[in-house]
Amino acid sequence: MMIPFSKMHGLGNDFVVVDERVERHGLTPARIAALADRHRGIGCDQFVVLRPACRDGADVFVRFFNADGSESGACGNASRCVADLLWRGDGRRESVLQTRAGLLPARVGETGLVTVDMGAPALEWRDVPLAEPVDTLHLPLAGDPAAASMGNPHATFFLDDILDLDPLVAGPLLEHDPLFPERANIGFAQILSREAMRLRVWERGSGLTLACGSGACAAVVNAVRRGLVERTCRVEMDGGALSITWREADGHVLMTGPATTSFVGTFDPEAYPS
Ligand SMILES: N[C@H](CCC[C@H](N)C(=O)O)C(=O)O
Repeated sequence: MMIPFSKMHGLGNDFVVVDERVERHGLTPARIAALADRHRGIGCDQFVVLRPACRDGADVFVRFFNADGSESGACGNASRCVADLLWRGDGRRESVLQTRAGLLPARVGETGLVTVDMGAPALEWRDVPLAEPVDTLHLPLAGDPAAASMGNPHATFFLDDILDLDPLVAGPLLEHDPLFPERANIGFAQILSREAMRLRVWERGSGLTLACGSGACAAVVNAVRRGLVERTCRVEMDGGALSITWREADGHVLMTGPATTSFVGTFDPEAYPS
């Protein structure tokens, strides 16, 4: 049986989006990893599955899976894409996404840019999570990174020059550091001004991506905590820029950026190993 999907991206961080609100399609982690493979499958950074919401006030339950089949509690760029997909389907600019990180209100603006309230970051060591009680503003690792969770674990390194570290070398080593019992997404940031930074992210389970929404949120939170930037900051990544605000009133992080549909298609799940 052929299953329809939408191929979408947020600043080049790309996704396969499958709707399971009516029926399940037997998407095991192994099958998801096979579908995410850029040579033998459709190819994507994350595989996104829509399920019926099971919390009051939510429009849809969204699950995010990395290219290795592991599940993530948050995916900022994909959250914008899901909000855009819902709007194109029912014409409502506002939606609420139920995720493992909580309920995320989203709005598709008149210009087409999408804003998602990513919720409040978790800053305690056990909530990132880390393997031991440490100050999350200064982890006991070379390079003195900071850590925060946006529903998924992030470590942010602040570099004088973003080219001082090669994410392809440092990323996989740090992703699997024993300090991160659930692994971690590794951000490499260069502060450009009080209102802007450059960022590259080695993503847990997916590798170096062109952009990372939750990574941008975590990087701004960590930079504000260190007094490096203002609460509204532009985050420039290889694939483009996001506007991030860590709102003082309620501690929530707002992320605004584009969402793009590249194409739609179908696949036969039985053609992939389960
Ligand atoms: N690309 C996503 C992040 C995926 C995070 C995932 N790699 C994890 O295991 O936490 C974003 O835009 O936020």
